[in-house]
Order: sequence, then C-alpha cells, then structure tokens
Amino acid sequence: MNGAAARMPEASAITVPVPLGDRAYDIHVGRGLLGEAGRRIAALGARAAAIVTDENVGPLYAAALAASLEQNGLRTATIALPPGEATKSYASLERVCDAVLAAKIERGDLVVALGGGVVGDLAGFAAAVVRRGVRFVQIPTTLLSQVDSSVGGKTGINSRHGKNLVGAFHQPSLVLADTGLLDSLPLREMRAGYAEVVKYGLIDDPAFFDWCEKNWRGVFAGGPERDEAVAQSCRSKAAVVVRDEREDGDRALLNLGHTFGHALERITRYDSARLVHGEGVAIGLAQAFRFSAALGLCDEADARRVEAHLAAVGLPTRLSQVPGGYGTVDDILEAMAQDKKVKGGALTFILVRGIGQSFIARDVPVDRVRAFLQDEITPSRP
Ligand SMILES: NC(=O)c1ccc[n+]([C@@H]2O[C@H](COP(=O)([O-])OP(=O)(O)OC[C@H]3O[C@@H](n4cnc5c(N)ncnc54)[C@H](O)[C@@H]3O)[C@@H](O)[C@H]2O)c1
Ligand SMILES: O=C(O)C(=O)C[C@@H](O)[C@H](O)[C@H](O)COP(=O)(O)O
Ligand SMILES: [Zn+2]
Repeated sequence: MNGAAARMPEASAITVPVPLGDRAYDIHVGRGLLGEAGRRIAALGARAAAIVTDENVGPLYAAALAASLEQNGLRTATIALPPGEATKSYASLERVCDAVLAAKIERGDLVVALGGGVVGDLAGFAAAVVRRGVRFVQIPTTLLSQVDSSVGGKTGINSRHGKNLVGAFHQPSLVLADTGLLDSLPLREMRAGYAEVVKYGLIDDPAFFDWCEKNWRGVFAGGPERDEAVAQSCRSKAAVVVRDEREDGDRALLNLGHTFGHALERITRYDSARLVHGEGVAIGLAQAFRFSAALGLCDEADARRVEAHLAAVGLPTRLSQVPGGYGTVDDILEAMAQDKKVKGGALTFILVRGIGQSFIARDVPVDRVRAFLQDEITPSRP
C-alpha cells in the first residue's frame, strides 16, 4: 500500500454476510467504499482485474477504480459498453468475453462489474462462462443494483424470446455498494430502483413497507436512510438466497411483480427510453396487488395503498403509462408464456393476501389472467 492509501480513513460500512458455504461472500454498504475497492479486492488474492462498465458510468468512476486496484498491485483493463437494457445481448456477451480473454484474465483473477444491473448481469454471465468460470466482484452503481441485482448470483442476457432467458447462477466473491455513487444517478433511475426496495416490504416485511412510506424522501436525498434501505434490502434478499439459491422454491417470491413487468419489457423491446426494468416492476407490483384483490385474495385497500405509495415517488402503476403502448392482451399473455416460472405450460404468479403476505400461486388459470388484463385495459369499475 502506498503512503496516500495508508492515510485514507476507512469508510464506515454496514456488512451483510451471505453465508453460502464455499460460495459465501460479504456485501459492504456505505459512502466512500469505491476509494477502498483496491484494498478490499486485493484481499481476494487476484493479480489482474477486467473492469466491465458502461459509457455513462465509466467516465465517472472507472479511472478511480483502476487507480485503486493498481495501487494495490493488480493489473487492470477496462471495457465500456453502451448503456441500456439492449446491452444485455449475445453481441455484448461476445465483446465482454473477448475483452476478458484479451486482458489475459486467468482463473485466479477477477472480472469487476462497475455499473447498474445491466453491467452486473452481463459481466457476471461472462465471468461464469469465460474459462468455464472466473471469479467476479460487483460494484453496483444504481439503487436497483445495490438493493437487488448485485446480490444472489443470477446473471444473464435477454433473448428475443424473453427476459433473462440465457444465463447462469454465478455468485460474486464480494459486493461493494458505495451509496455515494448514487448522487450522480438520474432521478428516473433512482425511482426505478426504489420499486425493488418496496418489493421487499411487500413480499414479507410489512414493517419495512411502513418504513418506506415514512422515509423514502431520505433515501432519495442521500441521508442515512439510503444506507439503511440498501442494507435492509440486501439482508432480505440474502436471507431468501441462502434458503433457496437456485429458485427451487421460495426464491420465486423475489419475482413479485415480475411476471407482468418482464412481459412489458419484452413488449417494449428492451428499449430503456420507453421502459426500464424497475418501472416494469412498479407496474407489475401494482398489478399483482390488483390481480390478488380481483381474485378475492387481498383487500382492495391494500392494493390502493401500494399504488398510492408507488405513485407518490413518481413511479408508473398502470399499463396506460407505458410510453408507446403495451400491445394487446394476447401480446402480454404470449410474453408471459416464456416466464421461467412456467411449469408444464401453466403460469405461476406471485400473489398476495395483503402487504407483506406474498405466496407462490401455481396453475393460475389463463382465463382469470385474461379477464384481469382485459379489465385493466377497459376498467369495468371507475
Ligand atoms: N440479477 C438479478 O438478480 C437482477 C435483479 C434485478 C434486476 N436485474 C436486472 O438489472 C437490470 C436493470 O438494472 P439497472 O436498473 O441498474 O439499470 P442499468 O444498468 O441500465 O442502469 C441504469 C442507467 O443508469 C446509468 N448509471 C448507472 N449508474 C450510474 C451512476 N452512479 N451515475 C449516473 N448514471 C448511472 C446507466 O448508465 C444506465 O443508463 C435489468 O436488466 C434487470 O433485469 C437483475
Ligand atoms: O434474484 C431473484 O431471484 C429475483 O427474482 C430478483 C429480480 O428482481 C430480478 O429482476 C431477477 O433478475 C429476475 O429473475 P428471473 O429469473 O425472473 O429472470
Ligand atoms: Zn427485478
């Protein structure tokens, strides 16, 4: 360590362990962690790191990360991809794999994902397949990636057939969530990530949903509430992942809102200008509650409360808010048919009995879904 690095005060961080046996790792959450990335990543024992980022994040943070790694003895190479959901593609996967190989990243070395969920999912998948698997570190730079995509090891790309249909489970070796990096995040992306924060309250933690209603402004403003929200979301996600790493059961609960949301992302052709993942999830969360209410499973008051909170932070909650339209009911049903939770051709939804009371509903009759979607388009009630 050089003198300057030795004098740097350590950032105060909250550590969330993910105890997954021989794939265990820590998530560190706090302001200023990027400055410590070199020291913390060097402790993993690699000699080189390929930094994967995008063309928005790279100019802001990649040089600082590379300098920190090099001061700690790691050789680095950086690849920056175009920003946006369309980058989760076969073509980008090839680019990243080739760049990692060109950088002579060996099995003991690392891929470091510096960016949002797009970069994390893509770089993580490249790490899973290059040399049949190299280790990777997540440095998430969006709220969404800090609270969700950097944790749990789902990596992958989209296909013309649907969202995330090509991928692998590959756990990171370390997650560094520097919440100060969110200060440069556009408001639209803060809102989108916040949909996944609220999701944890809706799944099984009503007290956290209450907390969100009271504290969301602090999360957006960058006060201590932001670190709390990120850390609590990571604790919730880690607990589910440790119970069911490969989604044989309970992990599907993390998909609340996603059967609807992923269908909308496919219909809008992964065009981030129209709809980003978190916006699809926000509409999907509101729909999961309205659908549950329509099936008589949950109080309409809960559905209204969820919709009111999402709308208060500026998130969309209705199909009519998808820019450029959402197609027909059949388009939505067709997109849903490729959902990874489909079993024997039957749809699986995550439904709710109330706020914080989600459950996995297998074999939801397609007629009920069709009737619900029809009603969403032409409401039978005001
Ligand atoms: N693997 C998982 O478990 C998991 C979980 C949730 C979502 N996802 C995936 O994550 C993706 C969405 O991720 P996202 O919402 O982070 O989107 P993103 O990666 O597209 O990032 C959003 C935008 O913010 C920009 N950006 C990122 N960090 C910035 C910063 N600090 N300052 C300024 N600009 C910044 C990016 O360049 C991009 O334009 C989707 O593909 C979704 O499917 C995966
Ligand atoms: O980690 C999980 O499991 C999730 O479902 C988290 C979701 O927020 C995320 O969008 C995930 O990528 C969706 O997974 P998929 O298997 O439905 O593609
Ligand atoms: Zn998601």
